[in-house]
Amino acid sequence: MVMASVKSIADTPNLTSIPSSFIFATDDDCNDDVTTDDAPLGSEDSIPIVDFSLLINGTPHQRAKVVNELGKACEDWGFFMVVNHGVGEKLMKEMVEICREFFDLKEEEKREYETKHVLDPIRYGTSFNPKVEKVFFWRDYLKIMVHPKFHSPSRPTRFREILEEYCTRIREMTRELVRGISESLGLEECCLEKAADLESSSILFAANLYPSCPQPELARGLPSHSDQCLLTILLQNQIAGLQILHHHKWLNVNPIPNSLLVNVADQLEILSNGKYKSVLHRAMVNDKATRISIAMAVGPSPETVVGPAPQLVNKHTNNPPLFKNIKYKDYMEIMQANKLHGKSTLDRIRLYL
Ligand SMILES: O=C(O)CCC(=O)C(=O)O
Ligand SMILES: [Fe+2]
Repeated sequence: MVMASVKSIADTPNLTSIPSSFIFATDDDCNDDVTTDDAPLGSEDSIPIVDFSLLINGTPHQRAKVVNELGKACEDWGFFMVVNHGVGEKLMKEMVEICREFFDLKEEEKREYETKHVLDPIRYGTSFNPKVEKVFFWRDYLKIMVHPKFHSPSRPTRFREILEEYCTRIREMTRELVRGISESLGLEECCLEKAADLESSSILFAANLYPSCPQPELARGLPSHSDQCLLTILLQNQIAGLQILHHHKWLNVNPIPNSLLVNVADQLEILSNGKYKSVLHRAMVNDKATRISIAMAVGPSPETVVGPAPQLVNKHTNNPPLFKNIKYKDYMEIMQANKLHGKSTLDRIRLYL
């Protein structure tokens, strides 16, 4: 039986309640050390802001300052907003709108890309992995492998062109951020990029559609999780919903218009040997408007075996490697084939629990 998309459910005339299969028990999301009080700290404006233009065009002094800020952001937050990033405003808007058009296609047209295998290059579906889930998430997705080999659905007609350009711009920006992050770890500028073989980087484009939900307090867009890749670059329409876990509290993230949100993901936690932690985040839903977010999961090349950077570990001192080595393709497969839950994939390769 084909699972109904969330969009088709949300489009039902006069819908006042959600199907019971979408009712999310808050416990499903609780990490032991999280404060249950969901009230935001009111400090979302202190989410670090990184001025990308100073990283690439600033004086050496300005660049050093941004590198230092990047390091602090990765260590204390695992999360930052990037401004002056060079990805055009128009392109960002077009990317969001063309995704909306994709989700507006007829169900039969979208079903052409229905998920069969988790490593298929183009996948359309609902929730995260309904095969293993008891409760579904209020979210439809379109996931596309866009690098090292580029893929695109053939409809809507302009999708390919916009995606290709968006992908190029995001790659350029991410490469520079990774250089800065490498320096912030006291490594050579190109060290992380070499270790991850970013030239053949695996980039997964994931568009998320969270239709408005008549009972938002009972449903979840995505549960608390960390991302599989090195860095995730997130773009969204102006509808709030993302929360990050910061100092044991869930914080609402309301991005500055036209900024891009970046978060540390699992491969960077591994490479930095735990210094930079992949941040837990989740997506809430609302009963007012459809939210769209687009995550670019920039990771190592699929064949790269990732482990803590040798320069950052020393077996004989108090700095032993904290993670086992694992090929990125295998990591992706474990992540996509299981439940999305906290840091469960990373926990599989931790050496000290
Ligand atoms: O919708 C969001 O803001 C978050 C999306 C996300 O976490 C993901 O796609 O991994
Ligand atoms: Fe995520």
